[in-house]
Amino acid sequence: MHNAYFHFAAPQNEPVLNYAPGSPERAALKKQLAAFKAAPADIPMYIGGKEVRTGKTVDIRPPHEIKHKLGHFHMGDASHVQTAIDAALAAQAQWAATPWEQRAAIFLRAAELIATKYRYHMNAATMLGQSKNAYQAEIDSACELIDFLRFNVHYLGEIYKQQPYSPAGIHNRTEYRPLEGFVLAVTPFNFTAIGGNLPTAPAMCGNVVVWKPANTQVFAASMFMQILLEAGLPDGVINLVYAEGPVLGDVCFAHRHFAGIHFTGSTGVFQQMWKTIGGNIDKYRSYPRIVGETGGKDFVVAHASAPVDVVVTALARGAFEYQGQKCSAASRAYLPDSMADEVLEKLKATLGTMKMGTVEDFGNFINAVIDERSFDKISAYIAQAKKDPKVKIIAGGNYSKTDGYFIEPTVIHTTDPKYRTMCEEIFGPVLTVYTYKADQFEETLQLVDSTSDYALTGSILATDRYAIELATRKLVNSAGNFYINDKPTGAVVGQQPFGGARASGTNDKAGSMLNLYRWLNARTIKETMVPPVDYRYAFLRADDDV
Ligand SMILES: NC(=O)c1ccc[n+]([C@@H]2O[C@H](COP(=O)([O-])OP(=O)(O)OC[C@H]3O[C@@H](n4cnc5c(N)ncnc54)[C@H](O)[C@@H]3O)[C@@H](O)[C@H]2O)c1
Ligand SMILES: N[C@@H](CCC=O)C(=O)O
Repeated sequence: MHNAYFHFAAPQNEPVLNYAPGSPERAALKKQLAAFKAAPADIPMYIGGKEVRTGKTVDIRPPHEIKHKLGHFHMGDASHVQTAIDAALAAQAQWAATPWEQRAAIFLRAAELIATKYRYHMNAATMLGQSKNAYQAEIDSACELIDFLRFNVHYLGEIYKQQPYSPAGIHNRTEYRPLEGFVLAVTPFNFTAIGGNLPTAPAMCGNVVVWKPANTQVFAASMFMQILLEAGLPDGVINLVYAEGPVLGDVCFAHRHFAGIHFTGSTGVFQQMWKTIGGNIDKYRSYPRIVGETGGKDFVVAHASAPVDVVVTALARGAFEYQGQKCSAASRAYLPDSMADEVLEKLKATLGTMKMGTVEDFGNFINAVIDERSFDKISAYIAQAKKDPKVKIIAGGNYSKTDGYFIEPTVIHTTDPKYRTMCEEIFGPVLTVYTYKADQFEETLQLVDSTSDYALTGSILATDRYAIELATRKLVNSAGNFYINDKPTGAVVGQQPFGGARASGTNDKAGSMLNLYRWLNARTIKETMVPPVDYRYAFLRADDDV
């Protein structure tokens, strides 16, 4: 029963706690880290609201301390994916019919639970499972996830309010239905907040969801699933399964009721999914919505007018926070010859102060990369660079996987602007720098635009307003998130809607109205108050009819 219009006011961003020495949040987080390490977790799938254990377990180990076992999760197979789809479809009608304000309350309650009761659980799980330091976990698994939930509730309310014009005698209205079928959410390892947003954004819109996180993010993902259930999410609305990607794809993409994919991950995986969906197009009841945010090769262009310390800091933070494992991370930089030597010298000195190690030692800025596969891939780029005459490693370059997957923040200098580490996504702590002639700024912008297939994020650092204007114009299609005098990372929900174009994705801007529209299927309703009773137009009528 709806006897009122319900309004969800625009929220404020969740304040970021700083975990300074002596702060209560630091003590609480350390306590939670110790608790997780002391009690290995047995993590089930959640299908139709039930915990499902298969006995086929996969160990979870902190990437920075691989000898320690945090617990294990139960791996599923094709039958569990099928059961998850069945559970979702069984929940569909009742969930779609649930009044919006009742659905919204569940997600607002989940946000509140994370902000209060479970903040340190979420952060500690992310720190240990994904090797993030306390600050990087706080901005991800607490603040960004809370913001996604609260802002999406507000945005969806704003969408529902949008109604067409009705002239006299007619009432026009638009109803924002969920999609017919289930939505598949496939999420990456690097952001707990993305893991949470991808299933909840469609679910909030009244859709039912099958959610598969990356194996290396299951520890925090399962914690969020428990919070959703505690917040009152009905059984079957979101079903959390762990399965090999191709197994998942085989079942979901061949299903008649597959209604859409909400994906974040690498470009290659997304393109393969799109091809499979295209090949199966005649199987589906409706055209599936395909939303994917993927890889990046994000740039920083410094103009000769930029202050050196601004450039050094933007590169140090932009390239190396969370070991460069952000799709937005600065991974290619263009420095004018007027300042390149000074910037590189100061950058090397800055990186020398960054301590690397476990997440429990809060003095460490750098932790480990996510897993052995990633370690091997990143270190192979560095090993190759050491041999290549076109490039020189000017900082870092060492790595070890004895205790954890540690790679030093590494800076490569190249004389070839199309060297492979200027073009390919490495997804690790590796920055490649090219020096350009300061009087060739405009030509360099052309180079930036044409060097990589990606177009996710990028920065221009300058004080000269003409340079800023030129870069903004010339790089109009080079990045979906463009930063002036800032690093290219750290988008905040509600402030900088996030996503890129070209090979970087469909640019549906997570955490914004643009994204929510993709999970809605509008129905237009026209109601005529006094219907006509004669088919003839006035000019067809005989004079004696008038
Ligand atoms: N643009 C963005 O907003 C954004 C944000 C975060 C990460 N990323 C990108 O994500 C990548 C890093 O994350 P990752 O290593 O977890 O990515 P990934 O592509 O390896 O995995 C992403 C998800 O896809 C699943 N998957 C892998 N192969 C599959 C298959 N064949 N079928 C179905 N599912 C499959 C994985 O298990 C995981 O859940 C980087 O390329 C990064 O740029 C992009
Ligand atoms: N939204 C995050 C990046 C997400 C990708 O990994 C940022 O803006 O840094």
